[in-house]
Amino acid sequence: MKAVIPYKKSSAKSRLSPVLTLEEREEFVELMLNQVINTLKEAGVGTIDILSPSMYGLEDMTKANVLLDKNDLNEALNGYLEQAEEPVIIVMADLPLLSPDHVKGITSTKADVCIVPGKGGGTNALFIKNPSCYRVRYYGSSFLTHCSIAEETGQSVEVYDSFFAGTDIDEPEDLVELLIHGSGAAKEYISKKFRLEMSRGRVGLTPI
Ligand SMILES: Nc1nc2c(ncn2[C@@H]2O[C@H](COP(=O)(O)OP(=O)(O)OP(=O)(O)O)[C@@H](O)[C@H]2O)c(=O)[nH]1
Ligand SMILES: C[C@H](OP(=O)(O)O)C(=O)O
Repeated sequence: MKAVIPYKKSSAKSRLSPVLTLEEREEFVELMLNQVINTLKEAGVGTIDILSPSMYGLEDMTKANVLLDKNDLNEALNGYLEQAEEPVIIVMADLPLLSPDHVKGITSTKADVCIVPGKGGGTNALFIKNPSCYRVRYYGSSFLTHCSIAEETGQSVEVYDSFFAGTDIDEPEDLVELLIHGSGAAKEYISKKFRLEMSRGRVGLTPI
């Protein structure tokens, strides 16, 4: 089994632009990427590939292999799956609440495919036992699409139900979950810029 993390640092996390500058967003995604790599390593994943359109931010990467592919996210991942000869877990780089136990749980599925839904219809992690028989289609309601692709190709599916693994950091409100539940460098970075605002019905963020 091996893991692949699609990653693009350049202009990353545009949906966080209301609260973080371009430079801050690029620093932040790098911290999240490193946490995801550490999580996969702690879970015992031997091969970790980062699939990126450029070397930007990955020049000094020693903890994982860097594979360059300038194609868009779906094309790059489908090219990777086509050539894979062992089960693959695709893990997004924006999952700082993902734990080694989650990774072990996802990859010990009895199904052919195990999908971790993200908020708003996305796909946070996707474990595929027969990668040459599966194709991804991220964006839009990719969780539903990925379930359909498995069903259409006769592959059984498990949905991995987890609040933490399901929390990808896309929107400013997701930073609240990181401050409440997170640990490590990504949480520290955000906690130097924002504190939790307790006065509303739902906890929010206030710049420091
Ligand atoms: N290889 C590759 N990875 C990508 C590309 N675009 C995004 N990613 C990665 O795919 C994952 C999901 O991306 P998004 O959650 O949409 O992140 P984003 O594109 O930085 O954020 P937004 O600009 O807010 O959409 C993250 O791990 C990104 O680093 C791309 O063009 N190529
Ligand atoms: C890539 C995309 O990420 P989201 O925009 O949902 O975070 C998806 O999961 O399909």
